[in-house]
Amino acid sequence: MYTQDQLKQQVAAAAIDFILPKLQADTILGIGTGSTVDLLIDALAEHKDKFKAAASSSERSTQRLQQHGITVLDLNQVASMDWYIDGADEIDAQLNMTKGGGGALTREKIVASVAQHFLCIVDESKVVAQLGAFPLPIEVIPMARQVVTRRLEQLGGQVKWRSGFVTDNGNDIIDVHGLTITDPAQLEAQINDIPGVVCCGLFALSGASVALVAGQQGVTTMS
Ligand SMILES: O=C[C@H](O)[C@H](O)[C@H](O)COP(=O)(O)O
Repeated sequence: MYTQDQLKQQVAAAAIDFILPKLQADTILGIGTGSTVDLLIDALAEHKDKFKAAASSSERSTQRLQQHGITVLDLNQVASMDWYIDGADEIDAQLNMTKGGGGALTREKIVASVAQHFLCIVDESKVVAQLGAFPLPIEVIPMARQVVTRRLEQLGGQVKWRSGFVTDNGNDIIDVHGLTITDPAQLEAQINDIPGVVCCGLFALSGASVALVAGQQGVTTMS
């Protein structure tokens, strides 16, 4: 029986196998954030001579990439990328995701938007029939925290402020419990529309292109 950490290691290794044939000297890779991505970055370091640079979605990933000697470009220097690779907190069969457990959702969504394809890497505990068991993270402007909270309560959620946590952008995170997410793209658009919301942790309007899922029987692909 593999542990969750071993499964994360296996999916990080599978992501390397997936991406290696696609790397060229001028490739810029979009890199997400989290414990699974940390393992990906460590594995990627062995191949740093096979691509040009990374675009990073957090201070945490930037630091780790740079520690390995991988060049990190400011996103303003990047016009396009083929692949963005990141983990998720939940993913469904349509490759809609919930992200932001580590609070990096906004930069993740921005960097992912520059890439043609999103490769999601998860262990099997993240695969769900319907999103919503994992509390939905939302980045908010601090002075709007209460007004956004009231709007989300009207949608049926119970809202908890991630007190003491500040995002890389200087904002707050609220986690919304108990939402029934039958139409992730519609809910993402609805939450995006609330004044004070910086970013919603639903990645449904543009979800993953491919997911690698590590389970007890090996790594499988969802696309
Ligand atoms: O803000 C964090 C990100 O959205 C992560 O991709 C997500 O929380 C999954 O992280 P982990 O690989 O640590 O489970």
